[in-house]
Amino acid sequence: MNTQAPFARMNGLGNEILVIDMRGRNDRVTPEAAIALASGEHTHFDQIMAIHDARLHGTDFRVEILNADGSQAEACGNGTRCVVQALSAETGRMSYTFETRAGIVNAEEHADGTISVDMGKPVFDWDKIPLAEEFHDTSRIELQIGPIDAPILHSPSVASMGNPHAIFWVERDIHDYDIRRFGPLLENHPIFPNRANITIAQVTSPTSIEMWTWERGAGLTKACGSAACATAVSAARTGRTGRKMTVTVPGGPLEIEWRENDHVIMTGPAEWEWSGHVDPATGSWEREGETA
Ligand SMILES: N[C@H](CCC[C@H](N)C(=O)O)C(=O)O
Repeated sequence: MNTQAPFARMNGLGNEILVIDMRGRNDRVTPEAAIALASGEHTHFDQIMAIHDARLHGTDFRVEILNADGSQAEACGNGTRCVVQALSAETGRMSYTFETRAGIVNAEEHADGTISVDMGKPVFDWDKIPLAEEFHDTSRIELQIGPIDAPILHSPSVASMGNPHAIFWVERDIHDYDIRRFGPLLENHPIFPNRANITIAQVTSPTSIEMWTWERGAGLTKACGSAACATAVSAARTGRTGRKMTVTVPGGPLEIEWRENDHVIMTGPAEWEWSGHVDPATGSWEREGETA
């Protein structure tokens, strides 16, 4: 079998994504290949979105998501937007249904080039996020960073969009906080048995939030779509905002709507950078027109 699979280097508001076409194959992208690609001088990425043939009736494709550390993720909003753009460029079709570890995900590209992803319903039950201890109110749990009597970050909201998120609310500029120091400590905190994506968020109006995220398995990224959704629903459920808002991440704005049917719709752009071929077993790659 030809070991090389086509891939495209894309991004969703700066969230660096490799979309790898694994259709027609029965192998998969290995964690080792993901780590090799992520640490490549040119191929650095935050996530891999591997497109596989559909397994479930009513879906177009199955998508496997790997973080830069080789770990599997259940959801990736920005990566899903990149997959839709890559497929619409190939087929001309604008809407798709994917099977992911988080469940069935519907997504569509609009005439203006933006792409909406139905990220499904948020989950707030402590044991489904999951958390290691029972919390009845996951909109504010007892967790803090810094001195007991003067915590720097404390009382996060926690939620799952298929993947676990903790959101720390701040009153000052989010960049006043050293997320590179706190992020890994909180990502790996024992309260999160599956680790967690860590967001620092400032509500700037009833319809706007500014945030940035230390991602599980990828570190500090320019955008985290599922975190933007988890932050939006946590802001709405605690009365900080309405249910429709603009969430601005370092890479730009995402439009989030938590609909009455409990589904969270996220809309934003995806950009194509360049493409080539990669061995999904080893991570060796060749950029179109170049040899790695
Ligand atoms: N690091 C995340 C997966 C990617 C999420 C993010 N890039 C997005 O756009 O949703 C996790 O391990 O749960």
